[in-house]
Amino acid sequence: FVNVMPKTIEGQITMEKTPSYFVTNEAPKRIHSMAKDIKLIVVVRNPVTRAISDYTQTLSKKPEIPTFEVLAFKNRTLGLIDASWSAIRIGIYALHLENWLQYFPLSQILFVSGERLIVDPAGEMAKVQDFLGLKRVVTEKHFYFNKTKGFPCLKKPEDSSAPRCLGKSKGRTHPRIDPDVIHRLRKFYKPFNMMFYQMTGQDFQWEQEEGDK
Ligand SMILES: Nc1ncnc2c1ncn2[C@@H]1O[C@H](COP(=O)(O)OS(=O)(=O)O)[C@@H](OP(=O)(O)O)[C@H]1O
Repeated sequence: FVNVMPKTIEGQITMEKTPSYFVTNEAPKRIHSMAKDIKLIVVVRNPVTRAISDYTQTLSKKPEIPTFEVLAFKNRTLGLIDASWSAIRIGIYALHLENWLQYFPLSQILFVSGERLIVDPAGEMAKVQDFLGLKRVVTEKHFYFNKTKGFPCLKKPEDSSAPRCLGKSKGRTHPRIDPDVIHRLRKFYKPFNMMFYQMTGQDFQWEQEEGDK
């Protein structure tokens, strides 16, 4: 894998983005044997919203799949959540993190709040740059809030003069989910979220949120 990565010269760092590594059992061991001093960055958001976002993405590719409400439960009458459904399993962050902590100290992992990244992209980017030992080159002045998109966008990326937002597949409208199902899911995730806050020493405030977009 390292062989297919671009060569890094003095003063450069190589980055690689694969969200699924966080939930892949073999990943921590393999990555550790490749580069034990590697820095890891994980963007996490409220697992309930994450599950709905995940479902929305699948739905856009396969419109015939069952509703979220149907997929979320093993037994709806008993309120038994289907934790084996990937959209739900991925949000059990504490479980996945435990795997990584067998190989990497917490100091080598940065957790970025997906919610903060939207409301304060420059603030979260400052943390990322500090974590990577970089100067704070990306700041407030690089972002603007795009009202049509409903998200922050880049004013002027390096390679062009035009502003740039993320693509159409980012920031889709989520379908409306039965509030009882949301409530049940919030209850399901609460202990795992608490565990995750404790493990990371960060309170992501997912219990405080009113509605899940
Ligand atoms: N600036 C900006 N513009 C657009 N979207 C933004 C932005 N910042 C964060 N987000 C949130 O990113 C979510 C999509 O990211 P993903 O993790 O699904 O991306 S990836 O497919 O895994 O690469 C996407 O989730 P959805 O809203 O469910 O589509 C957004 O909420």
